[in-house]
Formats: sequence, structure tokens, C-alpha cells
Amino acid sequence: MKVGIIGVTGYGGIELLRWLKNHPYIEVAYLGSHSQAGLDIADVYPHLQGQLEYVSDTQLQEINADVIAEKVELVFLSLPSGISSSLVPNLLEKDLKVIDLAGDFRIRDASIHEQWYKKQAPDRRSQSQGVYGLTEFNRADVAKASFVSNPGCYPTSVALGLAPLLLHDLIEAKGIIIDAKSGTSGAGRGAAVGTLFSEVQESIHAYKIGAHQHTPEIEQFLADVTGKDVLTTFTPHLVPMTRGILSTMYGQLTDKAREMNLTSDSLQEFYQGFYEKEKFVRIHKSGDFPKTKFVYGTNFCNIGVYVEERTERVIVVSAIDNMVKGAAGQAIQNMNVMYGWDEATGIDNIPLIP
Ligand SMILES: NC(=O)C1=CN([C@@H]2O[C@H](COP(=O)(O)OP(=O)(O)OC[C@H]3O[C@@H](n4cnc5c(N)ncnc54)[C@H](OP(=O)(O)O)[C@@H]3O)[C@@H](O)[C@H]2O)C=CC1
Ligand SMILES: CC(=O)N[C@@H](CCC(=O)OP(=O)(O)O)C(=O)O
Repeated sequence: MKVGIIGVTGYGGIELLRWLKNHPYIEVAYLGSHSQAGLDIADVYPHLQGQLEYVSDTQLQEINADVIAEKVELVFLSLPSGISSSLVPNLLEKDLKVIDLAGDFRIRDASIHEQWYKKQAPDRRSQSQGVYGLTEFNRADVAKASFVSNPGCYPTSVALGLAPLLLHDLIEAKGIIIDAKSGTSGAGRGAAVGTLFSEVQESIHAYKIGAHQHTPEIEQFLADVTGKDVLTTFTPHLVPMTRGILSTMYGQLTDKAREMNLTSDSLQEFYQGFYEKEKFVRIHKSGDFPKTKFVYGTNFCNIGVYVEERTERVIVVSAIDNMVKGAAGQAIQNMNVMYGWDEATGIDNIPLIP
């Protein structure tokens, strides 16, 4: 099948291109760029030299829906937030299948989108056709979708970590605390003082406290899962590494969980059972917790759980690679589901250690 990538020169786009080499059913027939059209992708990224036999046209093209529709059947969008919303309606009109990595179409409520993204919400007509692509939870809808809105990187790590607890009423839906840390690739390739080596190395800081745009995405998904309003305090941190997100989450046990005498061991068994059939979610043994290294360069989400009996709190630690399960890997996982292929096609590998 022929696919295209719009925004291929960015981190999400180039990661998609890297993974698609491993995919047996894919030819990449269109590479779109806003500011570098006309250049060859191997000139922009010389590490690709001699590796692009699966790309039928390696020259970066201008972004034009008519041209894209002539060349491919499905297109991945990996653009800054606020840009894909102007493109998606045109692409869908041309009967293209679309997987969007940006946040434009994730939030259903326009006023909430505008409040957190500080940008105009997109055209509702496109969104109504879109499916939130957290594959493990929305597989049936993704399989039927022509437009998938791929989840954000932090929300992927948080949702996979907390959904089992909320779904089974084991923690209170309000007062959840999420302390998350991301490597700098999460901020994209654009030059910015905040991600300079000299600013980031030997330092760690919290940012967008009480104001991060992933907060409503997390709450919307978890409310869909529980049928209740979910309230979280989400604090992201930037840490001096390139890839990876580690989210540490705290929830208060419910009466139900207390009556069950939930322990770390029984909670670990519950998570193991919950995700038993999931290829990309791996539960650590009781007493053992993930490191971002365990998922580096892979589509895995690793989760460790603990019940702190003294404070009646559950602690969940989840790790993903923001570029893979948090972006390109999950997008390809969704494409596999849309086409009825084995979900792990092209994205099954082992992390690099060390
Ligand atoms: N990085 C990550 O870990 C994750 C990112 N995301 C989301 O994915 C999207 C892409 O992120 P990322 O790859 O990191 O970002 P980058 O900044 O690295 O890349 C953005 C791309 O968009 C293109 N672009 C910039 N401005 C415009 C414009 N006005 N019109 C069309 N194209 C434009 C650039 O291409 P060119 O200059 O060639 O025109 C570039 O290729 C974002 O919405 C991000 O929030 C989601 C999950 C994780
Ligand atoms: C480290 C870092 O800066 N990460 C970015 C993640 C951006 C992202 O993925 O944004 P959308 O999913 O909302 O498009 C951030 O915190 O804004």
C-alpha cells in the first residue's frame, strides 16, 4: 500500500519514515514539507543515504491535497498543532485515510480545546469522523476508521497506566496526581532556547504547571473509560535525555479496593491479567518498576504498580518512548489495525541496552 508523510522533516515524521522501512506491505510514495520542498530527504537527513529503496519518491513535495490523493491511499500528518486542522478536511474529502499525530482533533469539546491549546478549535465535521487512537482501548473503532487522531505522548503513558484502576473502580476518580518526565525530542526539532543542550543538561524542571494541553486529553479519555468526571493534577518535567517518558501516578484507594484488601502483589496480578493479550504493554513483576531504557526505541509501554498501604495510595509507574508508542509507533500500530494486519507488523523489536 502506498502511504505519505506530511511533516516528514520533523522528529515524528522522520521516525515514521524509519519504522516504515520494516513494514512488508508499505511503499512510501509521498514526503511532504512546508519549508524544504524540492530537497531530497537524504540531503536533509544524510543518515538515510542508500537506505530508501522502499520510498518511491525521495524528493520533498509541497503540501497539496490533490497531489497527495493521486499518489497515496493513506497519509500520516506530523505537523505542529493548529496546522493539521486546516488540512484534514481536504484530505478526507479526497477519500484519503488519515492518521494525525498532532493534538488538533483529540479534544471533543471546542471550548476546552481552545482553553488549553490557546488556538481555535478545528472544524467539527472532520473530528466527528475521527477516532482517538489509543489502540489498546479503541481497537474496534480504529479498525473501522478512515481518520485516526493519534494520542499525545504523555496521555499514552498515563492512560495505559491508570485506565485499569479507574475502569475497575479501584482508585478515586478525583485527586489523581501525575508526575511525568520527558526527554527533549518530545518538544520537536524546531530550534528553541528551552531545549538547547546548555539549558537542559545537568538540570530538570517542571513546566506548564496547571496548564499543559495534555491535561484535558487525559481527563477526557479516563472519563470515557469510567463514565465519571476525572480530575487530575498533571505536572510534566523536561529531563536531560533525548527519548523517553516516565510517568509516576498516585491515586487514592476506593472503599471497594480497601474491602478487597488490595496489595501490591494482587494489584500486579490484576494488571498482568488486564493486559495479558496486549503485545505492547508489559507489566513488571511485583516490586519491580520500569526505566525508560527498557522501552527505548520500541513501541512498548512498561508498567509497574505498588500499593502503599500506610497512605492507602496506589502508585503506578509507566514508561514509553515518546517517539514510538507516544507517536510514530502507535500511528503504525493503528494503521495495522485499520488494514486488518497483525498489529505488530513493522514495529516489533527489542530495546537497545546499554
Ligand atoms: N515529538 C514527539 O515526541 C511527539 C510529537 N507529537 C506531535 O506530533 C506533531 C509533530 O511533532 P514533531 O515531529 O515533534 O515536531 P517537529 O517540530 O519536529 O516537526 C514539525 C514538522 O512540521 C512541519 N511544519 C512546520 N510548520 C509548518 C507549517 N506551517 N505548515 C506545514 N508544515 C509545517 C515542519 O516541516 P518543514 O520545516 O520541512 O516544513 C516539520 O517537519 C506535533 O503536533 C506534536 O505535538 C505527538 C506525540 C509525540
Ligand atoms: C518535552 C515537550 O515539550 N513535550 C511536548 C509534547 C508536545 C506534544 O506532543 O503535543 P501535542 O500532543 O499536544 O501536539 C509538550 O510538553 O508540549
